[in-house]
Amino acid sequence: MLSVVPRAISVRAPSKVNLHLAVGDLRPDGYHELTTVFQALSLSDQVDLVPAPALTVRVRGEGARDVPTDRRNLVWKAATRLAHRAGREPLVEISIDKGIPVAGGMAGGSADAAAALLGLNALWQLDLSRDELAEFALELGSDVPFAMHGGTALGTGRGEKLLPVLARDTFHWVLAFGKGGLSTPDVFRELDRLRGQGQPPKLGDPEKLMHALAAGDPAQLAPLLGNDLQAAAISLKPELRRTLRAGITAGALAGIVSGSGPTCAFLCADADAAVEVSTELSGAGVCRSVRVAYGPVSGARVIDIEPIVKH
Ligand SMILES: C[C@](O)(CO)[C@H](O)COP(=O)(O)OP(=O)(O)OC[C@H]1O[C@@H](n2ccc(N)nc2=O)[C@H](O)[C@@H]1O
Ligand SMILES: Nc1ncnc2c1ncn2[C@@H]1O[C@H](COP(=O)(O)OP(=O)(O)OP(=O)(O)O)[C@@H](O)[C@H]1O
Repeated sequence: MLSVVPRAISVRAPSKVNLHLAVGDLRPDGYHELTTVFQALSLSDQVDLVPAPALTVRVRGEGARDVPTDRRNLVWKAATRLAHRAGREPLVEISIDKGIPVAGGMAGGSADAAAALLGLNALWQLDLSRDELAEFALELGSDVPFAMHGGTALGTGRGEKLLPVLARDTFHWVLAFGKGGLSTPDVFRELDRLRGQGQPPKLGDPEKLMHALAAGDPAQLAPLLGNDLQAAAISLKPELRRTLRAGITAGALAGIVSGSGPTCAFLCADADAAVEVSTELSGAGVCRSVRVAYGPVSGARVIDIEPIVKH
């Protein structure tokens, strides 16, 4: 009988932007209750997995120098936990090609973790269901379940309870990467501190925003984008105010801090407008670099399998 065993697997995993990020109270477990609308964007990382004599992580691309290649890397954790569950050694080399900025509020590490879970499930032929993988995903980070899910989705709880949201057509974005990153726990802590002083006001519910998504109308969506973490990110990095202003001056419909920042995401009227905004923003000297992206795109998915055929 012929059987096909994968020799190498490549997985593409998307970044995300939170179109609506309402942060509720701090829970006893140290996390905040969220109501968020995620959108997966075309800006992505690629993760290649190949059997090896020992667990090894390599990183290249955008911000690679700032990414650990030891047990602190989320793909390392993904591999050891999945191997433990399968009762095997994590003998795999994982190579990450980063397109997503590190500590940029776009869930780059989460994307890699989702890619590793999906890729190892295939490489090791574990046959775990999406639901089983989702449990591992949440253990690795609040954004990992969405990185597997992709599309546009409403997230509650820590952000892991996901429901698909209808988004007609494609939305076009310009992303301005900040100089340096922001630590996610620091930004949540700063929001708690600001709230202790009585501000900023909390976002309402995302109902109108979901109608604008269903209508596929960027002009309707633009004024409804909102992020409770934005004030905290700006408080820690005041230069983000200038970046946000510069995007609007360059012709974007709206700009928000993405997640915990410091990346700023600008919604544009269409693909041509996004290219124009990105060109103008690149020249404004308010950020490290600029990319165009579109969404929604699918969650982490295997893009290539190199098979060995066994007789
Ligand atoms: C800001 C977002 O990107 C929005 O999607 C996420 O909430 C953050 O997701 P993440 O980076 O995967 O975060 P995790 O690794 O799960 O948590 C890092 C830290 O962020 C804070 N955190 C995170 C998620 C959440 N719902 N409440 C929190 O307060 C906690 O201090 C936590 O210890
Ligand atoms: N595979 C990985 N890629 C990037 N950073 C990683 C990875 N694994 C661990 N890290 C660590 O996690 C930290 C946060 O990185 P990440 O790029 O995931 O932040 P983020 O995009 O702001 O996260 P989020 O949007 O989910 O809050 C980095 O500073 C790095 O030390």
